[in-house]
Amino acid sequence: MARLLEYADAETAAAALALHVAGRLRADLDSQERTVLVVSGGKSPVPFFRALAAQPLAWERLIVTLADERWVPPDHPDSNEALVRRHLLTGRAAAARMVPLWSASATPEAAAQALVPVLAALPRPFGQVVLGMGEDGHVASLFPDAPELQEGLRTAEPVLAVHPGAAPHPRLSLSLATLLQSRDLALLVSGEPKARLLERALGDGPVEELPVRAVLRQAAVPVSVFWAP
Ligand SMILES: O=C1O[C@H](COP(=O)(O)O)[C@@H](O)[C@H](O)[C@H]1O
Repeated sequence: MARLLEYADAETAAAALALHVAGRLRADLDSQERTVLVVSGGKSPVPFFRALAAQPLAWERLIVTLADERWVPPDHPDSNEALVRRHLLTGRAAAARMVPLWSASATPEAAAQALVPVLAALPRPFGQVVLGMGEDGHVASLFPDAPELQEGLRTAEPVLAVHPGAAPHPRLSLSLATLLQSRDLALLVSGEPKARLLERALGDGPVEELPVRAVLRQAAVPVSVFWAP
């Protein structure tokens, strides 16, 4: 059962999430050498990234990777990796080690194959996974209209190539099984257009309609929704 935390506005939700995530990662780093933060891209996480970058943390012991990536190189404006580098890995946070999903492979399928040993080498459980929710209910790059949706929801493989009909680029997405290999999950959602969608996502209905439900309904990992209208 997801915990719903409501804030007055997106900045306040981002600041609260940054405190939550920093506390979670600090707890890991008190008892282990390294921990992993998995973040999403898109537009919503920018204020969160800036707030988290300002948090005192042993950044040099942190590994940052992505829940999903668009099949574009890091100099492309749609790159999630570029977003993270620009807004999160700044100042002291630049000491964190970034593990990108994009590589100069010929296809997203080849990149997914190449990522298997890279992701397997990351310490588990991850310290924190931070997700967003697209306006069609996608989470990471598990899109409702993607032919690979069932695979993404069911596979034990860590990552898959996704070809969503509605999105401008093919994607790489961590599988649901991998997103759930975390001590904690947070979903950051803001803005009026997503209010009704979040209400629907928290209600009944098939996961295939709104894949974010797969995260909200699971009971294996605590999940908090940081929500602002
Ligand atoms: O394309 C993506 O969209 C979702 C949601 O993004 P937002 O711009 O609506 O916040 C994001 O979580 C995902 O990482 C990204 O690749």
